[in-house]
Amino acid sequence: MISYQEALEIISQNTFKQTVEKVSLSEATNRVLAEDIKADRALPPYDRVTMDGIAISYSVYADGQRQFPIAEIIGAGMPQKSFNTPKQCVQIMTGAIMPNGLDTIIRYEDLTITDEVATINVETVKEKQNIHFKASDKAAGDVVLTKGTKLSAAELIVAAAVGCAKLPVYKLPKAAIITTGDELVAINETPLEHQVRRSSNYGVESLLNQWGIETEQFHLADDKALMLKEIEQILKDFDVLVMTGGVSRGKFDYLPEVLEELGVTKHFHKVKQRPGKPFWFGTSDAGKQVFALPGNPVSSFVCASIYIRYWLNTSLNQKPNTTYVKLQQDLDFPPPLTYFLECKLTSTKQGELVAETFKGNGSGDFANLTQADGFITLPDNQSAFKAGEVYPYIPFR
Ligand SMILES: Nc1nc2c(c(=O)[nH]1)N[C@H]1C(S)=C(S)[C@@H](COP(=O)(O)OP(=O)(O)OC[C@H]3O[C@@H](n4cnc5c(N)ncnc54)[C@H](O)[C@@H]3O)O[C@H]1N2
Ligand code: MOO
Ligand SMILES: [Mg+2]
Repeated sequence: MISYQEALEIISQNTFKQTVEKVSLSEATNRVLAEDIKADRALPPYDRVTMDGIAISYSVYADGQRQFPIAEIIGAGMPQKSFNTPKQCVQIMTGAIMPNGLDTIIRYEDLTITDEVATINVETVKEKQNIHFKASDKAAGDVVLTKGTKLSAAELIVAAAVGCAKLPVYKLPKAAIITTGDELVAINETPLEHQVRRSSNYGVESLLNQWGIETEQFHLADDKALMLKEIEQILKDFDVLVMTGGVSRGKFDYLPEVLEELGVTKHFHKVKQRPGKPFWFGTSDAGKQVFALPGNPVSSFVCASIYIRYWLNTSLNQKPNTTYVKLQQDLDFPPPLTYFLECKLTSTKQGELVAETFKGNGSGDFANLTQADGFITLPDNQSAFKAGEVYPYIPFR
């Protein structure tokens, strides 16, 4: 059986191939940019007025003139004007292009206007104040967004400003989510006493959808011949398969043998962890990854939260920034397994993140997930954990 770290290492060596597609700006949030984006023009593209008020010539103000006859009113969106009457001013609005011949903006709050003459009431005017100068942020041709960046709201503002209506991003795989188990019925059915509704697959679907992966759901009975036939087709139609259940030691846990008979090479089966120990991971001969997650609902949820996200991130060269949190209470966990324990974070006024843990009733207790926001990762080489000790945290919210 391999360790959690070994499982991550193997997953990072079996990523999906990067291919590029173009998506519109409104579909680009959280996608990873596949090419550098350059500024088509300077940012800002002209000397941009930053306050509503008047534009003057500073040297005239420095010589002592405080009253400036108003020559004109200039708004944003008007072409640049030129003035060679430095003893006059123009009224000018935020966002307008700075006129030639004038160099300083005084805001309305610092002047009074009577009979088309502006009187400056302050002695604090600085030369070239209230102007956002052309190219002071970026020059034309500068790289404004770097290949490999995960696009957030901030990057989309930049992309829009430089005219990228469509952005080159890495394609995301299409996932089939496959549930297995004769006891499982659809959510709209009323289960008989010996049945339960399929549920954990909706958690897995939600996680994948949050990461931008499109999903389709399938359900298979515990019937080996049927599994062979159906999974063979699903392997052709999808880029990645995520299965729940059927990977442990039970007499109806057919998935490991079905997958191997279909030519899916096993990278590992079983990880030294709780929950999620029977996790099976492999790659088909066409290079598609198969995540066969243990059926217990918290187990499949933990494995998807950790491993599928890690696979997605490493496939797209995204280095996750690990969050470290403080354990709120003492804990004992003697088995030599990495323990992913449900917890909820609170931030203290001292700037610390503290994890309150919720043990629940094991990996079948999915109701326990609702009070948590992630998992604290307690290492396999330790059995006593003390309040105040710091461990990695993996969010699922
Ligand atoms: N002899 C052993 N038995 C078990 C071991 C073991 O090491 N030796 N491991 C246990 C652990 S740990 C887990 S986790 C489970 C994993 O079992 P499977 O992957 O084979 O999953 P199933 O047997 O099909 O189902 C387990 C459990 O989960 C429920 N389930 C499955 N899918 C769903 C779903 N989509 N929605 C809701 N609930 C689901 C299923 O009804 C079962 O109750 O094996 C232990 N056994
Ligand atoms: O991993 Mo099983 O996931 O402990 O119930
Ligand atoms: Mg089983």
